Amino acid sequence: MQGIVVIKCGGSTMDQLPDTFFGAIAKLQAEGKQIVIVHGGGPAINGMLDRVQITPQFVEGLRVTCEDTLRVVEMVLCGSINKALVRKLTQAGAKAWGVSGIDGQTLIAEKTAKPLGWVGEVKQADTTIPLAILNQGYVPVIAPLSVSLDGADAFNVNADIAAGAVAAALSAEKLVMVTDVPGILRPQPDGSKSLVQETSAEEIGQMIADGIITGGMIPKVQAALDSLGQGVNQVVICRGTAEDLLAVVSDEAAGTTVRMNAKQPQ
Ligand SMILES: Nc1ncnc2c1ncn2[C@@H]1O[C@H](COP(=O)(O)OP(=O)(O)O)[C@@H](O)[C@H]1O
Ligand SMILES: CC(=O)N[C@@H](CCC(=O)OP(=O)(O)O)C(=O)O
Repeated sequence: MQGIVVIKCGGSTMDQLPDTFFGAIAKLQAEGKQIVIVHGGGPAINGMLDRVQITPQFVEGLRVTCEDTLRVVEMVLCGSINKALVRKLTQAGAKAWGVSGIDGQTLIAEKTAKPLGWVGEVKQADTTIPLAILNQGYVPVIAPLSVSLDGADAFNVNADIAAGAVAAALSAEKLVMVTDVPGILRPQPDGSKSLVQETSAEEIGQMIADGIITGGMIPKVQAALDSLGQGVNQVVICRGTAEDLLAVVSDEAAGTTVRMNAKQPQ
């Protein structure tokens, strides 16, 4: 089996993902690449919460999840978003199979001690279902819901964190975090923003402290560092285009590469 590439598709960009992006995944699959998708859907959840008159609330990029919110998260992520992605991939000529972290206890979690309600902290990612789906020639498309060890409770998990846990469990060659920005951006004195091509744990800590990395980018960089610490070879945050995806898979420059340690000057 070739190396596994886990692609995290952010909700921020889900509506904008072009057909060519899904075509690129179909091409990679046809070439024998083992692709696993973990998806988010934050904006779609917000849209449905708005319809049922619940105001979304986030703390450091994580959704405060009351019981009613959890039902909406489950419905939107495991239902409409997961199936929309499977259809897009199928249309593009890929073979895709949608599941969630609840199915087969792929993501086992415990309720967080933080005041976030029904948010889970992933304790274990089981590779049985993703590998079984890959072995059948399909792309697993995983919604980031998780389940308690006894199966009784479902928990909401940020999709970046779920993708990092799945990538680590699979010892993925790459984790590609596809989002609505070209990567980590740093404000410049002239008011513009420049792309950070490479960064390290230390620099990330500083950028969070300086308020350069905020909101939804915080769980992304945390998940990136956690997965690198657990054996994922490379993590890149990039845009949801065929060009960026194919560049990352071919080891060409695209987006922001996250490293544990800063590269020593040669
Ligand atoms: N330094 C930064 N560089 C780029 N984006 C950042 C940064 N800090 C915060 N962000 C925000 O993070 C967002 C991506 O996170 P999020 O909205 O959760 O996306 P996704 O749904 O793809 O996970 C960007 O759209 C941007 O608003
Ligand atoms: C606990 C938590 O924050 N869960 C996220 C799950 C979806 C997600 O992460 O979607 P994005 O990739 O679009 O951000 C949420 O409820 O929005």
